[in-house]
Amino acid sequence: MAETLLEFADVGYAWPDGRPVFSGLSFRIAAGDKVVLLGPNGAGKSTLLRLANGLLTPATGTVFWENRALTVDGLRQREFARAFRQANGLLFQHPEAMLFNPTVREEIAYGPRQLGLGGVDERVAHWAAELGLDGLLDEAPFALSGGQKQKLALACLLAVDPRFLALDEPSASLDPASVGWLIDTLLESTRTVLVSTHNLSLAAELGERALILGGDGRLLYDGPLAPALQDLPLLQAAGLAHRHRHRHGGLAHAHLHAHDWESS
Ligand SMILES: Nc1ncnc2c1ncn2[C@@H]1O[C@H](COP(=O)(O)OP(=O)(O)OP(=O)(O)O)[C@@H](O)[C@H]1O
Repeated sequence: MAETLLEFADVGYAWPDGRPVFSGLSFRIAAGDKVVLLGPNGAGKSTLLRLANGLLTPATGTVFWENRALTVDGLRQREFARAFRQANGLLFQHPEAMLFNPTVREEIAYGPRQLGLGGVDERVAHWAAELGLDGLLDEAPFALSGGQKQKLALACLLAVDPRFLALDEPSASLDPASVGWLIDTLLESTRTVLVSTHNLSLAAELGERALILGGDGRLLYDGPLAPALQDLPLLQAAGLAHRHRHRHGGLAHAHLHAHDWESS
């Protein structure tokens, strides 16, 4: 069995205003797993990804990275912090938060330079070309379109070659061709992937396993993705299916739909 890369052990988190997001969250992700994280708006998917990336610290319980507790003190240790930052990449839901360099070229080069990685120019050229940004290398990141910013943020992450990639709603601004590229790229790689999405087509193509958060922050499901996608009540609890009223002739009836998966 593959080694555990990331583990949440009885993790609870509350925002500084005291509002709890979740409590008692436990799961493990093994090296090479492709996991999709599903749940309704506000369930805590982004919060979970930030905890996995060490940007937030649990209020209770422990997040383990390669069986080592992820702590504020640990992340201040230079060697560990450097190795962790190279291995664990997070694509934010709103990628503007990640972009601050004057040009696309410098933006992609920033991570590899900070981490002292070799072949910076080659990394920039490779990932810019892969993501169709090679004509934009001298542009200012803030002047790019929403989808281009998302691609740039992805290029920045991939340029440091992380073993673990957490992607927060990556398909929100990408065109279908780019989503297809992303799925192929992730499936072809040995990277461990945790992707939060409301896009069931992306989930079905990418993931082997689903973690489903309920609206109350509890983990509703941790298991193979395919049966979860057939379970309409579970999808409804995860905000991925909803009850429609239909009128056929003089007859009105209501039934569950999972949009962009079954007939929509
Ligand atoms: N910076 C913050 N301060 C206080 N509360 C926050 C903050 N960010 C998020 N929250 C709250 O934490 C809860 C979980 O938010 P989170 O963004 O993790 O949910 P999500 O599942 O990613 O939602 P969505 O599907 O809408 O992106 C929500 O109730 C939200 O209001």
